Amino acid sequence: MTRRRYDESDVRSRPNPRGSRPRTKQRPEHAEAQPALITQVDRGRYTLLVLPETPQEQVVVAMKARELGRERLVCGDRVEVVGDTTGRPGSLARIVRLTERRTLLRRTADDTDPVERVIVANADQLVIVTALADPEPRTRMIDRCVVAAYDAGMSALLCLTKADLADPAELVAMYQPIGVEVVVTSRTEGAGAVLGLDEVRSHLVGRTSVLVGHSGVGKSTLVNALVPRADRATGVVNLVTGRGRHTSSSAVALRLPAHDGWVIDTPGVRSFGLAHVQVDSLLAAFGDLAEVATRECPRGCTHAADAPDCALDAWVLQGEDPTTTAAREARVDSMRRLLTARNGADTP
Ligand SMILES: Nc1nc2c(ncn2[C@@H]2O[C@H](COP(=O)(O)OP(=O)(O)OP(=O)(O)O)[C@@H](O)[C@H]2O)c(=O)[nH]1
Repeated sequence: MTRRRYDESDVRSRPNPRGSRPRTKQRPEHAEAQPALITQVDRGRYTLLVLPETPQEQVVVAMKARELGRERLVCGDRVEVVGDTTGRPGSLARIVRLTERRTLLRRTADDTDPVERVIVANADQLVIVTALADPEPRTRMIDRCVVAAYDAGMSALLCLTKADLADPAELVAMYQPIGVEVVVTSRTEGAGAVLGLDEVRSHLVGRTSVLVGHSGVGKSTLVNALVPRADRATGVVNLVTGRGRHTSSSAVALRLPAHDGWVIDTPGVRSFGLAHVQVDSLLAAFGDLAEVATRECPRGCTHAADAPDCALDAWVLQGEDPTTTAAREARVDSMRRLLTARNGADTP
């Protein structure tokens, strides 16, 4: 028996020892990519509305293309998508590009943990849903939501529910001076309808609104009334803890019935860690105060109540008449309250 000769073909060669494909820094162009809106994210699967607001609009499930790397995509993101965009059962498209975000609602896990989490992109306003009773309102929590909204470049709307159980006057007076608009809703015994809904709707027209609120405040009740097909599960408040059951799941964008805006329900978001918020971005939400502070405050001024030579104190005293002075004082006090909320923990 002759021995087979050992030759080159026996040597398994791998031209690129680090991988099976040559690497390139060039990204594919994807000229055929279609615009889409992310309406829900669930464990790496994205529900999209491809070509939104056009006759070809289509609900499609997609995954993120590798080339997007570790970039987190969230509800409200505008993206571009390729592949199977038929939306047929089992089809999977590929998100290849993220469009620049207009606003970005973020939070840190808590105030000492600097890891930022993006919650929702491109929303216009944060609707802070708070019950006037059952569970009791927590102003610290509201303040923190306002800070998160202002930092995101969004406006804030305070929606006070359960006005059939308690008077909203005190909270209304507290939030109006800081530019937070307030709407009040209630429900009468036996009647299924939510009173005050038309006013809530008038604030949502043509905008994308993110709804946040603690469990049991009536957020699902509100969402179901606004978007009748949404079918967000409503829980029952536990009489012992005052908390509701966590009946809803992940953040989802829901279109208002007349196609005149979106609401994004965020069941998992019940508080905001604010370690990422810079004093300046909070101050910027108070145009009049920011102007004074930029012009006259000493460098590195914290603008807090105990800050030496903070120009905001002098500005209050310079009010032309008692009414102006009182209004200025209320603005500065409120801004400082938010600064404190940014620094402190969320306490009941
Ligand atoms: N009295 C009164 N009860 C309300 C009102 N709105 C909602 N509720 C009740 O409050 C409870 C909680 O409402 P939900 O809509 O489930 O609250 P949620 O904020 O969505 O809570 P989760 O589902 O746990 O996130 C339910 O029993 C509702 O019927 C209101 O205006 N007045």
